[in-house]
Amino acid sequence: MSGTRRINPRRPFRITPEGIRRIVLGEEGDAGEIALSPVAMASSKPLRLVGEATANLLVVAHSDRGALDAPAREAIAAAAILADPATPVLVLVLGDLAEDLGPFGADRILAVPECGNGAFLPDLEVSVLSDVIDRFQPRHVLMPDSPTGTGDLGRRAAAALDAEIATHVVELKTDSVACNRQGGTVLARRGLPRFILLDPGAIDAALPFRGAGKRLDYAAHAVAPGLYRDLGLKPVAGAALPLEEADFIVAAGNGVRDVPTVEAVADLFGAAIGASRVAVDDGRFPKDKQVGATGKTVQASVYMAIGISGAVQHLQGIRACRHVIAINSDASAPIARRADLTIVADAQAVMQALVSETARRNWPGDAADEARADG
Ligand SMILES: Cc1cc2nc3c(=O)[nH]c(=O)nc-3n(C[C@H](O)[C@H](O)[C@H](O)COP(=O)(O)OP(=O)(O)OC[C@H]3O[C@@H](n4cnc5c(N)ncnc54)[C@H](O)[C@@H]3O)c2cc1C
Repeated sequence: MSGTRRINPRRPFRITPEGIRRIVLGEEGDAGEIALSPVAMASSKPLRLVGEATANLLVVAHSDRGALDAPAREAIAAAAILADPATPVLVLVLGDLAEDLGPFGADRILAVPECGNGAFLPDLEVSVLSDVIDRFQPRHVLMPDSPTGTGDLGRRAAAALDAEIATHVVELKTDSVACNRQGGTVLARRGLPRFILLDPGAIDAALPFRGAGKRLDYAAHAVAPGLYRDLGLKPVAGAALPLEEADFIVAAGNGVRDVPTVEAVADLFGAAIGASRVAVDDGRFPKDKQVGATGKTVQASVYMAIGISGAVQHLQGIRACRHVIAINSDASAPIARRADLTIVADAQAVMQALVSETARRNWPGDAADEARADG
């Protein structure tokens, strides 16, 4: 082991009123878990003032494994920005909720575990949403315009309630929304409708304040089965998935020449394949694989960027991705700032190591599946 002395990231520190972490010089020791938690960071932000509530703004989002994704957080931030001090931001979470939404700007939270979790329950979800709207009479309902999920629910609910709706909203002001029309050549603006469905990236989710984050009790009443039957999830080959629907994407850029090995890595993870514009323009991948401003906008849980520099136009397409893993020979490539994990190495060597190591031994997921099958 090298004797190089490194800064101990757990040294005691304090949080400034601006939410900035300042190391306390001259002190040694363990700062403890709480000091590093984002919630603790956010708790140093001022509480958005909520006087006597006279109205509500409602945000609706599906949770995934107990957490909200980036577009859902953006919708909460959008509502918090629209709200005045007498208007709490009420968040209806369809699915389990295991995180504190106060730091994202939520004042009141209703969680409905019976909904969400990948199940297709349009009747129940429209019924729950209509009931919440009936009880709380929100001035506006904000939702992420996801290809499925809340995008579908928002359109159904607006139709059921005969309410005005704006979809694919890219710009929000206190008195208007704007959407791209005619292939993005025209920005169409109108007054705020009751339902506002926001495109990913339309809003900056970072707020200078936090919400009260108070959980309210809510029990969804049963709904008679409707016309729909959920036949469950059908596994499809990752490579055949449209990029917008993929939960795991392996994407290649100009730093990758060996396309068959990219396909083998994607196959390992059951992932869809994406590409940068340079890799597409070079003819290595078809145009429908391009991710970015002039390609697809994706929202995968895991986005593996291999030999991609992370140009701003590429990053625009992956804003909503949850975890980004970069493989790049240049540690200072912009993608490293967006990535949660960067492997600084030759792309070809890492891809080959992944393929051969997985072929050599059973993948932990395979072992778990076998154990379940054995009963
Ligand atoms: C109007 C406009 C729209 C655009 N739209 C898009 C878009 O939708 N999507 C998009 O992607 N781009 C788009 N671009 C292009 C964008 O600006 C970049 O040029 C492009 O994303 C770069 O692609 P790249 O990262 O694959 O290539 P490069 O910029 O060439 O980067 C290659 C990366 O690979 C790394 N590398 C090289 N060799 C290796 C190796 N052996 N192992 C590991 N790493 C290696 C390098 O360090 C570098 O970081 C657009 C540009 C404009 C002007």
